[in-house]
Amino acid sequence: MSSSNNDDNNNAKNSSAIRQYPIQSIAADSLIDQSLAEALLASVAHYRDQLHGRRIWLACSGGRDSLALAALCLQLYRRGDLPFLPQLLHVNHGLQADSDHWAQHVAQWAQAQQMPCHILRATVNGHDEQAARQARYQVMFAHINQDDVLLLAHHADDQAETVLMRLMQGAGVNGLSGMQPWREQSQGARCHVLWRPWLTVRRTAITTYAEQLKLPYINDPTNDDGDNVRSGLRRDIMPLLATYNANVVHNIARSAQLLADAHATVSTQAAQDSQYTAISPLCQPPFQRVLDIDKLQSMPLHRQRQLLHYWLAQDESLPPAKQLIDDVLALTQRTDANHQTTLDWYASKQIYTIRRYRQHLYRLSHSFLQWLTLPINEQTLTLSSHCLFDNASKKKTETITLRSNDSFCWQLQFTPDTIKRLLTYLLEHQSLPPNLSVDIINIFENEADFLLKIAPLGRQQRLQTAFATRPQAGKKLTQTLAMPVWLRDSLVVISVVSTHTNEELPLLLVSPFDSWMLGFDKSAAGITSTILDSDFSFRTTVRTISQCHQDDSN
Ligand SMILES: Nc1ncnc2c1ncn2[C@@H]1O[C@H](COP(=O)(O)OP(=O)(O)OP(=O)(O)O)[C@@H](O)[C@H]1O
Repeated sequence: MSSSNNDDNNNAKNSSAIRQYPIQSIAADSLIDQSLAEALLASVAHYRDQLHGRRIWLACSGGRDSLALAALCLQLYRRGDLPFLPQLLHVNHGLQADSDHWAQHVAQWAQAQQMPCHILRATVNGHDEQAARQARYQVMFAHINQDDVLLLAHHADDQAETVLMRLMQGAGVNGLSGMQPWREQSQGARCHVLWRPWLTVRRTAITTYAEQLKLPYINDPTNDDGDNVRSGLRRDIMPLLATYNANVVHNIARSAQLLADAHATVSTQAAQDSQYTAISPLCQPPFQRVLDIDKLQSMPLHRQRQLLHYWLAQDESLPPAKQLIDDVLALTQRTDANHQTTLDWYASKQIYTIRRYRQHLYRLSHSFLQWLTLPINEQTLTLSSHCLFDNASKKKTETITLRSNDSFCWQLQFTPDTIKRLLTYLLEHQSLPPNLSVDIINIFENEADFLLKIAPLGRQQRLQTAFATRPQAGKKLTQTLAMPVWLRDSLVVISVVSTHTNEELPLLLVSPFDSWMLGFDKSAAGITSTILDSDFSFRTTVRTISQCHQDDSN
């Protein structure tokens, strides 16, 4: 058979997929289905506050369910029972021979009802249902505004199929809660709402209503004849289950509702546990999340699993597989000192590596780990002693960029006053070599400019921290500071350099997330990063480039 014959056959099949009723305006006195209207109006009442002031769109495939929902909205709006008339959005996936024809059909039907309607074109990567859905939401979200609401015509039969599909895939309490009637969804910085007011109504009720109104709906042949799991469940399994229990659809939908409640409870607990176990919970960037293993292990095992599930899935749209959670749990339970194991998770938005260092568990994004391998910009600043004393100049913030690419940027921020106060602290608390003391005194007596050198920690460079009795170098030093392996090439030393002798006085050791004051004897080298931050206004931060742009524009 030639390909043109094939196309003809497809066209014939797809054209006949439109229910053979003429497109006509729905009469003002046409019947309204009470059960469908009640479900919609009950949902409107339930979400009244959230709906207030928002623009409402209706995702209309032209299929029986979404066309029926559009028709009901129109009838109720005209009768004054519905406070809004949604605008229709139809997405043309261009996947079937008749896709253009269907788009035109929806537009014509909307025009006959004088309902606003927008036809959007989607580019689908792949041929499965999931790819089409993803492309559809993408174009619809791009079209609507922040906080707008998108009405969907999913019903109880769709819900039952969804729950059964997820059960077959081994989903947990979240997946088995099915689709939610009201779901805030974010894409990038934008947030939209998916609203499904018909999750409690049966497909048969919609069919009866659509026939009563003589709605010319499109019957997409792939819905029932497709070889995907959903079509099989709809065609073969659900009718069989109904022979055992006529209420099976409602019952599964009710189970989903009960599980949604259970999921809300579990998530609240996991969010609290996540706060409790987080290391510095207020400043955990999504590219490096850190959890305290000792605190994790103080909880019962089922809460540890729920917490890991929650902790891993933060910032992501899809949850991790159970196997990963088991593997991560096993990693936290290891008692040997080998911390080389890495677990990779290919999540929906990012790839992550999960690692352990001592009693901390890390979830690190690959892009961040790659960024950590980039070289550090070594820099030298000349500070005039004048700027240490002049009231205006000593408060002027210096911003030093140590490493940056198109994803992340590491910056130091301090003022000349920070340096002055650190030097004063050194003079007062340390037994400095005499020549360096003289240099600092010279600076203070306004006689000398000086250099501030910001350079990567040298392999052999020995430094005295508060955590050791003598100066240390290399691995010893990083171990003393409890510095995970992947951060060890991201250490810089800030030193004051004498312009007379070129001698260096190391003031601070800085990592992307921490900083330590250095010294010559143990007693004085104990200033922690929090004190440096609050008392000395010294900050080391890694931000995403989009955060930097946002902060710059504020
Ligand atoms: N091409 C599309 N354009 C706009 N919205 C769509 C489109 N396809 C699906 N939707 C929306 O998503 C919901 C669920 O999608 P699903 O694939 O189950 O719909 P369908 O069976 O093709 O159509 P319907 O639910 O209208 O009978 C629809 O009820 C509709 O609100």
